[in-house]
Amino acid sequence: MNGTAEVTVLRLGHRPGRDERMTTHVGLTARALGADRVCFPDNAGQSKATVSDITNRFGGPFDVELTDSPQAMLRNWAGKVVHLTMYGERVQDVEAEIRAAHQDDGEPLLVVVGAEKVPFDVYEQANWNVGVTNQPHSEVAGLAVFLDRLFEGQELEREWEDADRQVIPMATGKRVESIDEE
Ligand SMILES: C[S@@+](CC[C@H](N)C(=O)[O-])C[C@H]1O[C@@H](n2cnc3c(N)ncnc32)[C@H](O)[C@@H]1O
Repeated sequence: MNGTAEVTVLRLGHRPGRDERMTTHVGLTARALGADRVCFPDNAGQSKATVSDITNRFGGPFDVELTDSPQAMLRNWAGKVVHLTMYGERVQDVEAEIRAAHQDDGEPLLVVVGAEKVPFDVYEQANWNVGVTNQPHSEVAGLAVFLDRLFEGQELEREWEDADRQVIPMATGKRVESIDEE
């Protein structure tokens, strides 16, 4: 998000067909809630296309990338790594420490979410294994709560650049306006 070190979300694992919507929603949630970039496995090209299309229409900046080696990206990350897992430390216990590393020390953050079973070396490589509750639920829900805690709600105030449309908030009904380029 503007003014802080970069936050990248890494989606580990993608089963074509079965994970299509979940992987796309990881990307859309990362974008909407303040991350700068999402990285999908290279078999998730359809999800990349969908998230890029939303960014083109509703604004950014937000990058979508594919990687042929998520594990290498994790190993070589020049910053801190948060792995979201139901087995991790409670988000409310570690969020301040993570925020300090990210905002005060300017460490780029890699936030890792899984799909199927996550290899154990990911737990070892992470600086923090973080549980959003220690109950099983979803990578999309875990990511949303984690980003909102990380940014302390500031991401909700974000302004979007280069959008060609915007939603006008209203109590009832749906209104989307085109944005004219100057
Ligand atoms: C449906 S879960 C499958 C996890 C798999 N059963 C395992 O043992 O690693 C997919 C992903 O959702 C995320 N997730 C699920 N529950 C979570 C929780 N309570 N806190 C944080 N992340 C969670 C994790 O990133 C996980 O890898």
